[in-house]
Amino acid sequence: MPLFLEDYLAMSATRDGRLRPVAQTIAEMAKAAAVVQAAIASARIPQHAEANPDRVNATGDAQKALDVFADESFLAAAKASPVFCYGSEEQDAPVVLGKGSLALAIDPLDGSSNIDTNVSVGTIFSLLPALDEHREDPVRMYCQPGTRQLAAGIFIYGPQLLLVVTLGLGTKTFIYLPERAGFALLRTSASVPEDAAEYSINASNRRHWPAHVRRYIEDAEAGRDGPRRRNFGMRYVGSLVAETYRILQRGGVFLYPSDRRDGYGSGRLRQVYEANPIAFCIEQAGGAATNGTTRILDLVPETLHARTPLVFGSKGEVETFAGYIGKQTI
Ligand SMILES: O=P(O)(O)OC[C@H]1O[C@](O)(COP(=O)(O)O)[C@@H](O)[C@@H]1O
Ligand SMILES: [Mg+2]
Ligand SMILES: [Mg+2]
Repeated sequence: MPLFLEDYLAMSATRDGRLRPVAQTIAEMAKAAAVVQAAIASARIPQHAEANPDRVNATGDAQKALDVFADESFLAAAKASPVFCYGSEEQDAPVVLGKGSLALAIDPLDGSSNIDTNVSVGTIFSLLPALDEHREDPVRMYCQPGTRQLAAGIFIYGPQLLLVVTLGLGTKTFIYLPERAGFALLRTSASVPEDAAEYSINASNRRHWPAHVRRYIEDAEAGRDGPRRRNFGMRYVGSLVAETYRILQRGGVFLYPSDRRDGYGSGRLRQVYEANPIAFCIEQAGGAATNGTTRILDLVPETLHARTPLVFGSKGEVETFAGYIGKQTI
């Protein structure tokens, strides 16, 4: 008899009463994720979500129908949960729901460029305490460092519907079983292999990279004959959720550095609802996540939509990358 998500959440809440609202919220979000997965699997997104093809979100990305539908689905889940405010990639400002002890930060649909290509996409979420002193100014609620997260996770809409989640007690993976209409434990404890020989980066941006990133990648490409003295493989999906799960399964390193393009001075990925929750899951699985030099979870975000360079994965490789910063690069 597998352990179901509800049982795991109940056990966690019994062990630590402060996790009760967290457990309730994750259970509601799990129901929303099943609805989103069904919409993706049947290619049936409700028509109202299609209404405006010119829509752009707060960080300048075109909003697709699935972005809008996922956002609506998780907002409804938040409304049914003890969530004070809902801070989403798809909303300019946090939506105040006016009750509850939690602030939910969410990327409702991650990997938007892969919608329509039948490649895995996902949802990334982070739960923070809703602090009394910021109730009048909810953006401040999201300017807490990632170390304050109570829980974080990703749903992956792929060949399997998965939930990778941490409540600060390790990282667990659950799989959705349609015949049971519920998530069952798949992996008791995820652990990122310490060292690995696979890297993940959008190499089409090479000409824009800083010198240390180019040098790090060139040394990996040089393989056994180069300074790293080993062969590396390369994988890049273009869905952060899929890269994260691959790294949890078999190690490696993901990099989205800052680069010279306009608007990429802090990279592409958003700190509050992408980097922080991924970093929490990865650290709880024994990996590391930095902006190149500093631990992601120690950074204090300036706004809900702030960006950060992101490097995460096997500890050894994240450390090796940091060693290239400040190295002589010609
Ligand atoms: O196309 P690029 O520049 O390589 O960026 C890919 C990255 O952008 C993202 O799609 C950003 O997330 P959204 O799809 O939620 O905007 C990540 O999933 C992915 O890692
Ligand atoms: Mg995203
Ligand atoms: Mg998104």
